Amino acid sequence: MYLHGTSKINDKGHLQIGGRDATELVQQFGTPLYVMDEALIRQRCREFVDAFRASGLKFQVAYASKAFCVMAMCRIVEEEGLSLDVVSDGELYTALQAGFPAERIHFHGNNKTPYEIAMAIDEQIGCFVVDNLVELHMLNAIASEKRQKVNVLFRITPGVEAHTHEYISTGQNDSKFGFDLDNGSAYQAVQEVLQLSNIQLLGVHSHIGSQIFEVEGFQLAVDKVIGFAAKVRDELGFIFSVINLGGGFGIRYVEGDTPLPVASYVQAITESIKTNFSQYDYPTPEIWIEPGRSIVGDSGTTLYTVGTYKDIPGIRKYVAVDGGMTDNPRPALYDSRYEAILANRANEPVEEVVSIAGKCCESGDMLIWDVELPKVNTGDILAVTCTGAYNYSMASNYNRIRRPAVLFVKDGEADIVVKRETYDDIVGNDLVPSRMKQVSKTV
Ligand SMILES: Cc1ncc(COP(=O)(O)O)c(C=O)c1O
Ligand SMILES: N[C@@H](CCCC[NH3+])C(=O)O
Repeated sequence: MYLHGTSKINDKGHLQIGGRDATELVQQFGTPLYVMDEALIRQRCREFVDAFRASGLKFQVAYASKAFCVMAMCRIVEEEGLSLDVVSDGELYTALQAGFPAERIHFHGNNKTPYEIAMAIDEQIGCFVVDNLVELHMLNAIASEKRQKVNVLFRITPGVEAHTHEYISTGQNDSKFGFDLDNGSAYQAVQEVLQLSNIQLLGVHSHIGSQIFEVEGFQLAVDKVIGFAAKVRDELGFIFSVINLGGGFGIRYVEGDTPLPVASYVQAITESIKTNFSQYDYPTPEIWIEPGRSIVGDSGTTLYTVGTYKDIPGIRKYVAVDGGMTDNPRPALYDSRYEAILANRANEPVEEVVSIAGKCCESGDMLIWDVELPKVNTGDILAVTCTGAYNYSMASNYNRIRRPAVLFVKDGEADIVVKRETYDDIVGNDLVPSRMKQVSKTV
């Protein structure tokens, strides 16, 4: 079993994360429980920053907060000197509440509302990543009402297909995101923005997809971007000072996943930028990237308690846990694969192959198909690894299941950073119309 970061098996044969025995965490905090290895998150942040420093280029590493956005995470990102990419007023609000400096925030999204735009301008965020012409003109109008000039990047779709699941692949021409490069919309957008007095264009942004294991897609995107940059310089006389190459760097979820070290992705990108821009005699721009999954993904472990067990002889053994697609929708959405161990008997030999079912009323609520484990019993603690990205942030209350707590562990300390939801959280926004009988009942 591959263990990430500070995770290891301790003398009692229990999984330990951040110096804390997982079975003791469960006794104290209950299950399901998201446990985040803070040291590993910080290590990943530093790997990106160090790799860029080594390149000698000017850079910003903006953590894509959609992967996991809570106030404590924003604090870490701030402390590690990264910028932050937000994609909604909720993420922006979380960052601001955490004291994240507004000038290091970049606002993304293909349908920003006028309210979100106004809020972000009032807070003086660093940059908008503009997705389309409707947004561009709305942004200019709101900025001019407020007598502000705002920095923007244009999100372009470079026509590069990343080798990943089609739902998380975004760089191809047929995408809901961004200005198409090949059909001329990106060029038209630059022509238009140069006429707008309340917008300062910094450069362009390209994000080709997520969970990518190769560097070729990023290099191809750089090829496309430099071609575009040169055309804009030669025909419109405008120089891009920033190129943002998005996120998408893959991580190891299961055996057979072959991500590159962070430094290799960064080196491929920075080398490609240096070579391409010097070939065109173009001033080397500042490079921004937006990793999400690769910062937090492998630091997360979800702990569950095993409940029921169903053996269909000759077909399958189902082991059900007290969570499922509500805390981790990725297997249901993308056929994502995960690994698991028994946290309370982590050193015992494999005895059976079982499939891990969630507790939702949904046949598709399966967390893992066919995982090898010791003989599983009711009450065992199952640990699913690599759940730090797009798990808590995509969790739901389907079946009115309360969302789990999130715990940060580091050097033997364990701190709740998101409380487990209560029944009051579940019904807190419900209202019963006055024409119906009003009852107040405490369970
Ligand atoms: C624009 C943009 N930037 C960054 C990311 C982060 O991607 P990842 O978590 O794969 O690094 C995404 C999500 O795929 C995105 O859409
Ligand atoms: N939510 C996706 C990736 C994010 C896509 C955002 N552009 C996943 O879990 O893999």
